[in-house]
Amino acid sequence: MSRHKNIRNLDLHAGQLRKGLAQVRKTLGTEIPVTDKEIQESLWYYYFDVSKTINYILSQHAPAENPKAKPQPQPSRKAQKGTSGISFSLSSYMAHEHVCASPRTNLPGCLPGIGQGHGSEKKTATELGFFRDCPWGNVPEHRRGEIIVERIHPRGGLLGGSGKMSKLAALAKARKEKAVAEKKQDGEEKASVSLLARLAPKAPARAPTPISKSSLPPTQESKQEIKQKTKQVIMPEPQPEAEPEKIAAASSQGLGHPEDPKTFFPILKDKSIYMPQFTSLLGSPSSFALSFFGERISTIKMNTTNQETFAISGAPTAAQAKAFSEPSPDDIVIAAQSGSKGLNNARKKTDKPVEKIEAAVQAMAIDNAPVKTRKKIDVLEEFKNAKTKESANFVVIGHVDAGKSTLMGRLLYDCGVIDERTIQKFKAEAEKIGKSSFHFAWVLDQTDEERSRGVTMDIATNHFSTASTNFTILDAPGHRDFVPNMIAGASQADFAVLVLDASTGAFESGFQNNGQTREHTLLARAIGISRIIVAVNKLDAVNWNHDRYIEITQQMSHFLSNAGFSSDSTSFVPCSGLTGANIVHDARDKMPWYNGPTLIQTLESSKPQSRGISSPLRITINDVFRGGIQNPVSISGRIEAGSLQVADTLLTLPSKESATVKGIEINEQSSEWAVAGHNVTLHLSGIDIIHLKPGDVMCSPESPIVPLSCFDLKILSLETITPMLVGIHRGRLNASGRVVSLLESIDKTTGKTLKKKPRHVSPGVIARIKVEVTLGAGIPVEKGNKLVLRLGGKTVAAGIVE
Ligand SMILES: Nc1nc2c(ncn2[C@@H]2O[C@H](COP(=O)(O)OP(=O)(O)OP(=O)(O)O)[C@@H](O)[C@H]2O)c(=O)[nH]1
Repeated sequence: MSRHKNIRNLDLHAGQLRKGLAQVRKTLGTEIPVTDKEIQESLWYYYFDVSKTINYILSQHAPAENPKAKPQPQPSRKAQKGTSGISFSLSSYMAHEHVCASPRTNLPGCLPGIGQGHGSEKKTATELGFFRDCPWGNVPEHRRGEIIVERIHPRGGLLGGSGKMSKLAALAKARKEKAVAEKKQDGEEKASVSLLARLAPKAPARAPTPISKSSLPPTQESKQEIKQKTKQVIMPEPQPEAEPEKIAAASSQGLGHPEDPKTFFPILKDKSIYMPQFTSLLGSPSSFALSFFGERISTIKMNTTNQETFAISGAPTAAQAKAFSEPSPDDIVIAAQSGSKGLNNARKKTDKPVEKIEAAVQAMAIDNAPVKTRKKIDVLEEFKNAKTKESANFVVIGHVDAGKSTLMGRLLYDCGVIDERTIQKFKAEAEKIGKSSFHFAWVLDQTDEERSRGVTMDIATNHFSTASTNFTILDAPGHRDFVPNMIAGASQADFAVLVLDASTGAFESGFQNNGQTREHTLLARAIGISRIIVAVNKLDAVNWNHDRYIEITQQMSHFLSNAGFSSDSTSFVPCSGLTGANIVHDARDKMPWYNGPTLIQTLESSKPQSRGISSPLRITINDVFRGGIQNPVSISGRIEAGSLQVADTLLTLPSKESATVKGIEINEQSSEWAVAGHNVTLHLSGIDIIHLKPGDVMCSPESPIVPLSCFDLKILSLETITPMLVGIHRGRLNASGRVVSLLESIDKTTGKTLKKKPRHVSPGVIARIKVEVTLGAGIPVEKGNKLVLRLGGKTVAAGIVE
């Protein structure tokens, strides 16, 4: 296609050429000895510009005025190829015109050098006569530019030379490269040293002397105060000058050596490391650095020779600590737990920047407050004599959406714990997101996710008091995905409040086989709860129908007695959480058929279980957090057995680390001692937060728990049990395990062996099985502890360690 186009063009050019030739001949006459071929070439070169062609021919054939205009030697055939574009077209054209193509080396502007060895000669365009016939070519010499033809290929190779670098040249090149590399490295080192030098204090090099607050000028004093109040980072403790083991350990971990600036920065990882020599350049980190690096720089220790030693600690927060990492449906729950509100309302997760900074500042706090001396209190005597109110914990259980949170929110509101303004605020906010009926539930459901989803996800704790008792509410989630959290709550409770939704169809759906009314009740019983209050809720939704109430109570009484709850320990209360009927105030106007106690009266009459106050101390950790600047390590949990007082030493399991009790809080009030049954917050010292996680146990070092990796369990099966993998749950403790063998099935009533080594255990059967912990060195459980076994998001059995 394109070839045809060219031919057509050549036809057109042939005509132009003939016409141009005639014009040139006519103008020049016969005096000028120029051939037709020369004229045609010139015409082609000037693209049929007749006047330029004539000028050129005249200049060529006139007597030589300009030496540069002399005909140039003919280039070789090779050289022609250098001007390929023009030469090829012209040759083609000549061929087409039956004209013998010959090189046109004498044409102006032809750059003979180009074709000869690729730029080995640098000639200016003027020298080459390139602009000779151009009007703008009459530029004075001094103002003319230079066109330098660059070499395309290096000298040598095909066009001459071997192409190899000489030894001398190679040596020079190597030297040059080395010098450049050294210069670059030098620059980098200087940059890192100058960075450290900028961080270094401008203080004199001599050893610091203790500064008394009064001796400081006012500005310095205030700075000192601010430092003390906000950071508490300087520990005037002497430190050993060199810590070779730590350095060696760090080097062996591939964290780089402190003396090597290039490997120093990778050290800033989640490890604790000391840099005694290198850190002579370093000073105390600025407030900005502290805020910026957050909890990485948790302590800064200064020794007497003014060599600061950084202990960089990247302890994972309690929220990061996961007790159970196996992928299973329960992982959702564990993730929720790790970011949960937990039992400590003070520790709320937030994404707000200000609170993040506050949390970072708290994380920088160090444990430098002295531990009080032990007062040697006779705790049991104190407890006996104390005229304190009874304390009772109850867990609120039931099927999803039965109205548990709403009922408890209303209870707190009617008791005066929550004021009218807060409820109105919740109401307005709930209306905004289309959940107006959830405003009472919001008293307990405090996380954004719970509120937007309208589902409780983790145990929410709240306190209220009556004339005789301090109550702790443990509001459990009803959704089946959060059953492990319900177990965690139930394991701390003295009794349970089972909430039933009386609305048509709702009670039935919770009560059917896979409903949580059934599962929660059985679990509560299996983990030792013997007292249960059944709140028949949402009666307003069935128009306070007495028959519906009777129907529900009959079905439930039967089920509860089968599950092992005695009739003395079971109470039924008709109510409505949303309207507040029969919770704190009676509702005789709505339910004239009921003349029994209100919910709060029923709660008051529920006596807490007897507690093993004189047994060895056992606390299951429910939550681990930083309790403030003075209390960088705090835990919350319930004392299951024994007692403790401030300055006691406790052993943590399974980490086997010991800690000292710096402070005790019961219901957010500080106390010198606590006993079994109390929900406590303990502020600890002498332990790193990484050694504590929810589900761990704290016990007295004199009678510690021996962690078990294999144990016998007497279970009530809820699903068919065979040798299989299971999740082991106890409070917040989650571990992966395996049913190794089925030892025997047992008769419920007589307790006698029904069958030895059964192949499987059917639902509802009591059996003795052997369980093994598959991950880790064992779990802190002992004889009498109640455990729950789960598989695939379902509770398969609950039982007691034998
Ligand atoms: N009519 C009526 N509705 C109620 C009553 N109590 C609660 N509700 C409604 O039931 C829905 C669920 O209430 P929640 O209190 O969140 O139920 P819950 O059992 O705590 O839910 P989960 O903890 O997520 O299982 C909400 O829309 C409440 O307004 C009641 O007494 N009467």
